[in-house]
Amino acid sequence: MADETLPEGWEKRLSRSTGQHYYLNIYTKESQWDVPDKPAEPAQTGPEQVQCSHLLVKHKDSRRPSSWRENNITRTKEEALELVKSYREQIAQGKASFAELASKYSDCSSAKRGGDLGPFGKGAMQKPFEDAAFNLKVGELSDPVFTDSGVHIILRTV
Ligand SMILES: O=C(CCc1ccccc1)N[C@H](Cc1nc2ccccc2[nH]1)C(=O)O
Repeated sequence: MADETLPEGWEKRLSRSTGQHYYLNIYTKESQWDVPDKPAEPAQTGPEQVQCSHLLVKHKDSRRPSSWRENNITRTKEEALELVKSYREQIAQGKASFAELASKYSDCSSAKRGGDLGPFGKGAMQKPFEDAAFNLKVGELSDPVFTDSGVHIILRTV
């Protein structure tokens, strides 16, 4: 067979186990047996940093069951989830702003800034929080997120 010129982003490789040729996407490192007929898709890389606000409701099993709002937090995780869902509903229905409810009800010191955490990169926040935050589009409100701190809703702002 004439040596085919491959579309941009692909390399032809030889499988040592089968002796067959395969094709490697040099961006995503994915491979395929079929000869590619279109340029390789570059890997989808997300943002380096995001900026989010959050509303945290702690519970008795939180890492630190205390906050500026309440010295000794005794609500259960289930009660915290119900509260977070009710706040999320009010925000989604436009009955209250995120910043208004976060400043009133969030058990995090960021409540003083309407829940704003400032910009952060990967590795800065607890993993469940990071995963949720980096999967939000700008302006999107998360579903309830559970971390060792408690139950959060997250608004990506930048
Ligand atoms: O860790 C902090 C401070 C977070 C903060 C970052 C940047 C600006 C302002 C506040 N507060 C914890 C509660 C808490 N746990 C969190 C976990 C993930 C993101 C924000 C969080 N907030 C607590 O008070 O127990």
